[in-house]
Parts: sequence; structure tokens; C-alpha cells
Amino acid sequence: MVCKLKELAVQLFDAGALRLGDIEAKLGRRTPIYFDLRVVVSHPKIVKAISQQLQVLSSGVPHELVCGVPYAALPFAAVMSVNTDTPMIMKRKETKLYGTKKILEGVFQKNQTCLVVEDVVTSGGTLLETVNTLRSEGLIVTDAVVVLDREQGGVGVLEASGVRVRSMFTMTELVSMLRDAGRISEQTVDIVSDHIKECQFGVKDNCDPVDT
Ligand SMILES: O=c1ccn([C@@H]2O[C@H](COP(=O)(O)O)[C@@H](O)[C@H]2O)c(=O)[nH]1
Repeated sequence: MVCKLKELAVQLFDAGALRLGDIEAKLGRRTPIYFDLRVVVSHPKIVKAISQQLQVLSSGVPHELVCGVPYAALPFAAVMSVNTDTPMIMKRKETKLYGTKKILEGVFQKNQTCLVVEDVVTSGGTLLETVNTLRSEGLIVTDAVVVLDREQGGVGVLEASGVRVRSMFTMTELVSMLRDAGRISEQTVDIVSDHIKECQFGVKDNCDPVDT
């Protein structure tokens, strides 16, 4: 049975996947909320539930391969691959400097369609880097499924690059569910909402780390 999103949000919070406070994120950005999905490798039921939800999101998207953005999304991509019998490929963080010198591991052919799986989208930069690598290797990438869209402009950036993004949660949905479940306060919801408005990425970023 597919775990309901509200239950999953609470399970993620209780597993320590959400950090609140003044947190340093990627490239020195400050954020009042950080979603750390790396902790869920210690919670197989949550990995299973997230993978099932991502499978539901990807059910209308024809694809021959699946690729998780390293590293946090790799367990979800692997479970989806096994559950749906869809071959997986893996992008290396850096090109191997010896032996095969590959950037992609696994078997694929040019013009195959590949679904990308990601944990979080903020600016969209990390997901786009993987998409660009896959495309430069001759694969067709038009769709991605992600656990959390932080609603900070990344989805628009990706759509402008020809990648449709389907997310399990937006940040607004996630914090509302956690407030309704008594896990976070209304004040935290307001702080997160203000941060989303103030810290947007896109054509002209207004979230330069030196300004925050
Ligand atoms: O709450 C968060 C925010 C970001 N991440 C990690 O960063 C990238 C997404 O950031 P982009 O600006 O879209 O590149 C993603 O791969 C996450 O691993 C995070 O874990 N939690």
C-alpha cells in the first residue's frame, strides 16, 4: 500500500530529515529550513514509501532508463528501477580518470529516454547538471521526479531547459502538513514562507550568499 503523503511528511520529520534554524546550505546560502534526505537510508520503510510515491508521479512518463542525481536520490532511483524493472544508470560526480574514464555507469544507447530522480530542487542547478551530462551522452531527458520543490525558482529554470518536474511535496505543502500534525509552529511556517518569497532563483538571482 502506498503511504499517504501526510503520514510520510511526519515520518520524515520524526526521522530527522528536517532541520530548522539558521542553516548554511549549498554555496554558503542561509536557510531557515533544510531538508536532509540522506538520513533516510537508515529507514528502509521510508525509502520504500518515497520510491513508491515517485513511481506514482512517473507513471505517465514513458522512459527506458532511470537515473538518480548523486548521492541522495540514488536509493530511490535504485528501488524504482527494481520495482518497475527499468534499467538504471548512474552519473559519477567526476569523470573517472583511469580505466573506462566514464561519466555514466551502466548500459545505455543513444536516443534512449531517461527519467531523472532528485531529492530537492532549489535553484535547479544540481538537477540541470545531471540532465546536461545525460544529454551530452546522447540520451533524451524531458522529465524529472523530485521529492521536494522548495518553490525558489528551480522548477522554472528546469522547465526553460526542457525538463518537466513533478514533485511529491512543495515546501508550502510540507510545512503545512507538519504544522497540522503539530510538529512545527505557525511561526515557523511564516518564516519559511517569507524565505521562499525573498530567496528566489532564476533569470536574476536574489539569493546571493553575500547578501544573506
Ligand atoms: O533543503 C535542501 C536544499 C538543497 N539540498 C541539496 O541541494 C541540491 C539542490 O539545490 P539546487 O540549488 O537546486 O542545485 C540537491 O541536490 C540537494 O542535495 C538539500 O539536500 N536540501
